[in-house]
Amino acid sequence: MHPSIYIALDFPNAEQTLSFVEENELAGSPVKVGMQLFYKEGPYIIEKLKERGHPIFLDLKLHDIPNTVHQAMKSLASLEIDFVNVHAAGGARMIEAAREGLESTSGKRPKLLAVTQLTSTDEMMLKNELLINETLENTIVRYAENSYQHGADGVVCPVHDIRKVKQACGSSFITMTPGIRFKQDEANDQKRIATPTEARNEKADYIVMGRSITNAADSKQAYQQAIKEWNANEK
Ligand SMILES: O=C(O)c1cc(=O)[nH]c(=O)n1[C@@H]1O[C@H](COP(=O)(O)O)[C@@H](O)[C@H]1O
Repeated sequence: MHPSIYIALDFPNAEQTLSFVEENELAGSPVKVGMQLFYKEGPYIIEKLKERGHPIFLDLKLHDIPNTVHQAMKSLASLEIDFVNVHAAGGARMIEAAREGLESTSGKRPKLLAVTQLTSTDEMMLKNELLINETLENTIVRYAENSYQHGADGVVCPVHDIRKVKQACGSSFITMTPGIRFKQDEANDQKRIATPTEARNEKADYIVMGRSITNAADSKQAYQQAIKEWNANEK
């Protein structure tokens, strides 16, 4: 296992998820639980994964009015997991409310990450659909600064933006980077992808890898490959 590599368990139910982690002997490895799995199984899947020693990033990307996010984060904090996230686009007050909700727990406080711009967003989409007339890079850095100033522990961002985010918010501000693919893999719906080696070179704190591991012919071997690439670039 590797503490910096979060495997995205984007499976339809608990049964398939738990078979996957067991068949590939992944007990104790960090995992990400997203909307697909959590909406189906709820806290049950979190308990089952915790029993197996997995650090957990619960990726529900909250984005709502501050009060709703505050109350939702109180509920999520009681799960005693490692990371949760919001969309940075929800703004300063919402991020503060998320942090306050998480702090209400008497147990371990999950770290708060803010999603800057999705790795499936490119410059064209930013301009033509989101109507943001800034570059993707400037938008991501500004969203990161706003998140940093209002209580986030870090951001979810593409590998390409890590350096600028760290320059703006400091090296201890966490960067969790999805959109990770091995060199030969398809991008699928992702627009801004990078290999584990590139993520490590750019000084990502954590990477999220889903389909390049879960859809691989040999998932165990694919996970080992990710670890190998990461360790080859030991800082
Ligand atoms: O917050 C996330 O985890 C996330 C943010 C983002 O910008 N892009 C992104 O792909 N993700 C998540 O990371 C995972 C990437 O999965 P793969 O593309 O299969 O590696 C998915 O579960 C996404 O929901």
